[in-house]
Amino acid sequence: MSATLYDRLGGTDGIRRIVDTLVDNHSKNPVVSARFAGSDMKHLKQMAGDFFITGSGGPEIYAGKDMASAHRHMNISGDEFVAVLDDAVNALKANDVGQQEQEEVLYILYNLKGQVVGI
Ligand code: HEM
Repeated sequence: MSATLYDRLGGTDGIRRIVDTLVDNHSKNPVVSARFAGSDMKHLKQMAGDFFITGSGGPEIYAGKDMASAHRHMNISGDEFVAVLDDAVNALKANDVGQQEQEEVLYILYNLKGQVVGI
């Protein structure tokens, strides 16, 4: 059997590093930074890391909100969604993730669009 995406991203330590970079990128991205101005970024890193570890086949059990509940009433735009995907690609590249794994992560995130945008 081929290795899980979790394994290929470097397991828990690798994914925590990627997600920490991703959340830091949000704070520096003018399209979305204001959205996170009042957020506890340490908590967000923890939750987003758990979410990705769970979703990629790892052992952590994500206990946060489902994506629709987490983003409801924010009225997030398509441009903001693309900006978050940009932050994700940049975080993957900065952490030397391979092309194949970058594409798999992007595909997973893109498919959450309907649970995040315009709700
Ligand atoms: C596929 C894309 C996305 C994923 C996987 C995602 C994931 C998450 C997760 C796991 C949480 C934490 C939920 C909890 O604490 O229970 C969260 C919170 C949040 N997300 Fe997203 N998100 C995405 C896109 C976006 C976009 C496009 C925006 C707006 C620019 C956004 C803004 C926020 C904000 C403001 C919070 C709340 C932070 C806080 O607790 O203060 N997210 N997201």
